[in-house]
Amino acid sequence: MNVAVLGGGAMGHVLAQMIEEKDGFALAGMVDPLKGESLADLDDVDVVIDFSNPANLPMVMAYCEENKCPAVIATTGFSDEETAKIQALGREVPVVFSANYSLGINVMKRVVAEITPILEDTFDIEIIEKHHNKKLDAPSGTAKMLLSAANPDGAYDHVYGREGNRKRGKEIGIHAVRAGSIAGEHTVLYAGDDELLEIKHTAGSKKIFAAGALKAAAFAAEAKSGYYTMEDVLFG
Ligand SMILES: NC(=O)C1=CN([C@@H]2O[C@H](COP(=O)(O)OP(=O)(O)OC[C@H]3O[C@@H](n4cnc5c(N)ncnc54)[C@H](OP(=O)(O)O)[C@@H]3O)[C@@H](O)[C@H]2O)C=CC1
Ligand SMILES: O=C(O)C1=N[C@H](C(=O)O)C[C@H](O)C1
Repeated sequence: MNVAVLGGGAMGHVLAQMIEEKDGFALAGMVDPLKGESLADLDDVDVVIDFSNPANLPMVMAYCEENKCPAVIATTGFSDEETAKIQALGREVPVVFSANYSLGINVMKRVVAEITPILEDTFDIEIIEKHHNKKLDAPSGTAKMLLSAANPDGAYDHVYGREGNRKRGKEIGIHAVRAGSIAGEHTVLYAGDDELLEIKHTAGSKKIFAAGALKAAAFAAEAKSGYYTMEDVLFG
């Protein structure tokens, strides 16, 4: 399968190397738009994987629509309007979109969705994410995804960082740390009176995201047009 990698940054390089080493995959090209490169320069692409920046969404949409090419979108930091455009692209081609392509985080989402209703009346809930000091967006896409898992019906207010004390009622705080070379750490903390439960995922390296994106690419290449998440890829 010929894969075009959009993004010439840290993830683009890890993914490109993994593609070169993995049986059944070939690198159609790595595209860095800030260097004036474009997906349109590439021929014979079976799937586009985007680890870049929301500014490149118009390029992904145009290329995938015109060439009927499946897309795996891993970039984070999209606005609600841009997210709606990604979902709409699924009407034209297969699209997988996730803020986190690791197996562990997708299992953690399920755990959080299951235990939050049990604890929410008596425990305070906070989400803490930690990433390397080069990350552009905060809070992380994964932290927002975990918030949605804990709060599927939007019953909670959420607070980014915190000034002053906790409000009464339903509120989830989200805290972002940027330091060193942390590949990604996400904790959902449930704090009751005299007891603390933490559900935590730690990425040991960026390779877990690249490996997950390749699983999603294999899925997208065989799928019908539609909008899919990594949960569809992993759990059907
Ligand atoms: N879904 C997932 O599992 C994961 C998602 N990510 C997400 O993937 C994305 C890339 O991560 P990472 O590789 O670490 O980031 P980097 O900053 O290392 O790379 C980002 C890439 O996007 C390009 N870029 C940056 N700003 C712009 C802009 N304004 N317009 C066009 N291109 C731009 C950069 O160009 P240049 O090199 O020229 O600066 C670079 O090629 C991020 O959104 C990150 O959150 C990361 C890991 C896992
Ligand atoms: O920028 C990163 O590095 C990561 N970004 C994703 C996010 O914003 O959640 C996923 C992962 O945590 C690494």
